Amino acid sequence: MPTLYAWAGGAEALARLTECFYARVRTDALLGPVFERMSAQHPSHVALFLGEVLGGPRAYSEAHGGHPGMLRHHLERHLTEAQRRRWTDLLLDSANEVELPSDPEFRSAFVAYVEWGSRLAVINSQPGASVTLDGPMPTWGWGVPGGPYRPET
Ligand code: HEM
Repeated sequence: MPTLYAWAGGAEALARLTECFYARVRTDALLGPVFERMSAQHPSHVALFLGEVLGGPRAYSEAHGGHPGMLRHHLERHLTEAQRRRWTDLLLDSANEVELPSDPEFRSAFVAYVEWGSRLAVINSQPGASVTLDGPMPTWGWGVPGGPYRPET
């Protein structure tokens, strides 16, 4: 059974996804100001993080502080639901633009993670939020469909 990471196209596909995504973010009226001080490496770091969650190599854990490292970037950012919704919209638009697999099985698993992670980012970003930093890196799987799309033969 392939991982979601392998099915997506691996590191190269996720790097294309985040380059496309943050290009959109930079020029977006709602999100541009939120990300105006992000580093040049931000897109590649998020690609590594997504790759690890989707079952790829432990690259973010090994070099960028793992799940606690990611969580810390969101603390006290005061993110709003409107910003979160735009973030997920632009990410899914980018998934279409860079042609991540469009089968129902992959996309439903991908959207499930994006909804989960983005909602937690908003919760964790609220003033004084109590955030558990020592939790494990989440690993997402195929969920109820159980595996990638296979056309009937
Ligand atoms: C699944 C959801 C999300 C994931 C996996 C994620 C992942 C990450 C990662 C890995 C970083 C650190 C990047 C680095 O090392 O440079 C980061 C930073 C950040 N994220 Fe997220 N994020 C998510 C959702 C969101 C949402 C919904 C927002 C805003 C609407 C957001 C806003 C930010 C901001 C403002 C930073 C810091 C940018 C800076 O360095 O100036 N994140 N995120």
